[in-house]
Amino acid sequence: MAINTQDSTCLPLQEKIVHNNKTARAIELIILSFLVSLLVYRLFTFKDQNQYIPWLLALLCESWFTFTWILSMCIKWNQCSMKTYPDRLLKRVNEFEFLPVDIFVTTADPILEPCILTMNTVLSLLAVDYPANKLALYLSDDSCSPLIYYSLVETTKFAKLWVPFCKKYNIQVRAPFRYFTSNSTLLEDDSLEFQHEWKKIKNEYDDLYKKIEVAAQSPFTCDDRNSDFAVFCDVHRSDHQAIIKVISENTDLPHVIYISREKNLKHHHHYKAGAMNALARVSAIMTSAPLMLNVDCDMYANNPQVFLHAMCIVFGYKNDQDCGFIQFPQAFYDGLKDDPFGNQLANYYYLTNGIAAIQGPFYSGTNCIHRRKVIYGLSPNDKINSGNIRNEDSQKVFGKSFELRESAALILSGSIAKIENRTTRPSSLIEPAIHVASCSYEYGTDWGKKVGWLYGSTTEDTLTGVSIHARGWKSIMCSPDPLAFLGCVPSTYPSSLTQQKRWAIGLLEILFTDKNPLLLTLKGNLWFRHALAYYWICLWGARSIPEICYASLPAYCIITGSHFLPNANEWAFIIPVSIFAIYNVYVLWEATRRGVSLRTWWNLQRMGRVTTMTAWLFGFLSVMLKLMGLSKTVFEVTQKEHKSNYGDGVGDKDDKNAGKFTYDKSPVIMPGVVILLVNMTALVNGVLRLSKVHYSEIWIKMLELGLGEMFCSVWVFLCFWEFLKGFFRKGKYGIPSTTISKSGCLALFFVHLCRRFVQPS
Ligand SMILES: O=c1ccn([C@@H]2O[C@H](COP(=O)(O)OP(=O)(O)O[C@H]3O[C@H](CO)[C@@H](O)[C@H](O)[C@H]3O)[C@@H](O)[C@H]2O)c(=O)[nH]1
Ligand SMILES: [Mn+2]
Repeated sequence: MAINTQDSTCLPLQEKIVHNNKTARAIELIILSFLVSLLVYRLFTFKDQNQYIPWLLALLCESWFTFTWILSMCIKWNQCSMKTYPDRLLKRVNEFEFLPVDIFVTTADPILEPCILTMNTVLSLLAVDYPANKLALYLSDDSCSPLIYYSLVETTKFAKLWVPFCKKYNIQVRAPFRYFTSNSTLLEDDSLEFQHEWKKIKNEYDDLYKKIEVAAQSPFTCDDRNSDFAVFCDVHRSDHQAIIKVISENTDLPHVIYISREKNLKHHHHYKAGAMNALARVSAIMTSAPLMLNVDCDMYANNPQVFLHAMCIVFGYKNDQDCGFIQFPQAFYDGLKDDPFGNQLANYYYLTNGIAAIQGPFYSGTNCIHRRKVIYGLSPNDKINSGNIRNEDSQKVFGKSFELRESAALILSGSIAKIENRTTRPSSLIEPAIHVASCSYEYGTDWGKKVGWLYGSTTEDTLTGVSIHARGWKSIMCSPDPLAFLGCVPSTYPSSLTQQKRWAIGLLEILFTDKNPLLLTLKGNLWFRHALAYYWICLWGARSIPEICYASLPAYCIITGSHFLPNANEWAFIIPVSIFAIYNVYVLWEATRRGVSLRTWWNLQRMGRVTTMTAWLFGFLSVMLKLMGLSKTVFEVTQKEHKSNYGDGVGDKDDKNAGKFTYDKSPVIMPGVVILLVNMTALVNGVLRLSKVHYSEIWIKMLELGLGEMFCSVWVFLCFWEFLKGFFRKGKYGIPSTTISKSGCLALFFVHLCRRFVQPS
């Protein structure tokens, strides 16, 4: 490393900041001790119960809650974050030493994922502050759409104006749709020249926008079979040849390359993981950068210095050899106010900082820079020398392509300089690239099994990440200010449910593969505490069962006149009350420390319950069906919305309705509706019984009904309040009547079952 003596101060390029966590630990321990006392109390009073079913069920559920509480305590025990200093980097490290990066953007559907969003992702990445000759951008299009290709060509033309503009005026937000949302950016600089250029660029962007829009509306025709678009004639998105086109190379811009991997109905394409592997192979042949950044099409680079921050870690981290990947946080723009669907991940802040203090953050599928050699299956201690890789071995791992194996050998042996000195232009490598993008290429190789993004889970990110950690790599969370990337979060309730269900499925699936974290601790190098952290997340789907049981317990008890909580006049009543009170105050305190509003806290709290009992339950059931061989799990792409400032976006035009729950015919919410109905029945039942007694005896009657049970029932009712509103609303804002009637039948059945258990008293 060339060190400029003048500036060779000893200031570090990056710093690990350890956060004090004593208060939180103490509170968590207190909650834990109450949880344990509750379990002990239940065991000792078991024989005193005249109805043991609710007592036993409560014991089982609470044991589970205690278990997940211990897992989350393990994760959150230590808290740390990372600070990086790009200004020091620029003074100390010469630009030509920066590592090349291949950028991967994936898109899968021009309708669910509006093209203009993807193009903004591309523009924001082309415009980062980093030497352009060290970057190559690959766009993977799983829909094989001429619209996306056309848009990328037009976008690249626009980028030739946009990128110099951003760099000249040091624009902070380099995704035009965000930059141009307000005219106030025009006032940032009052020089005439700027004002003039601003208007010119804005007009150009408007043109690009309109071109894409017009193209999206008119179906693609094959009039000119000699044109650049001829390859898209008569192709079907799930049955077509590989298409690779180099749109721009060797200019002031990074290379821009379009890829649509081959697909046909005989071969499974493995969704995003398959797309990532095709990207990894094609880029291996064309540029083979030692680092690869992967970004979903709904994210954009919000901090133009993102690569410099990454270089701070590459050059500044003492054990840089141990760091397998650098993860930037997932954050969102234009999220709905107060997070009504509870999907903006605000409640994961302390967990993220906790995991960062163990073996490092989980790979979350986007905003992540991997070392290429790590993706190629290397472990931290492997020393490979390009000479000693045997031909047959490397063919078994990487497949037949000679060019791929050659570049992999250089990467594995760390000969980065040799790669950088290659002068072949990407456009002259299309043929070998098409070969590795074919759908049969992976047969008989390690792709998807040991090398690349792993197959077997709809959350390919966590699966791939755990296998990297299991090889002994650490990972680093890099959270610059402003945030490195911003993305869009599902803004309608059904799309949020789709996403949550897919996550629950994919995460749970991991436990049934050979990448089960505990196995990896025993056989591999995954740290035990890190395995526990993975368990915490992988078990999301499984949480639905105890939560559903626990939410039906109060209803069951009120209807049958039994108890699952200590009576209000017993000393032990204090235990559940304390757990409830301390826990909620604690979570509220955590939220306010993060500057989250009271309303958001409540939304997160209730949506936590609702999501677990609906989307996660369906996730759990899907995995069970898959294990029994009755169904397959699929990756359902979530709908992205583009709220344009041109007034014609897909977004909800009526802003006051944004955040209002909408429903479709999907049965996912049914369990929630059932829980709501049975608790309502129980409450009505309880209130009716109270109304029959003289007011002087109300208190006694209350005790008899169970104060705790009544309170829990009210709490569940409040959590599902939104669904109740859905009963009375019309159109898409109302729960479909078929869902209501089916749930009603199930609720009646439950009440009927309860009645059969009623003991004559
Ligand atoms: O067959 C497919 C399906 C999806 N994608 C791409 O995968 C990305 C993520 O899909 P999205 O519908 O946005 O899913 P999210 O739930 O928002 O994604 C989160 O969760 C996924 C795993 O479930 C991770 O892969 C993502 O990186 C992570 O952001 C998008 O760029 C898609 O274009 C493909 O390329 N091919
Ligand atoms: Mn997404």
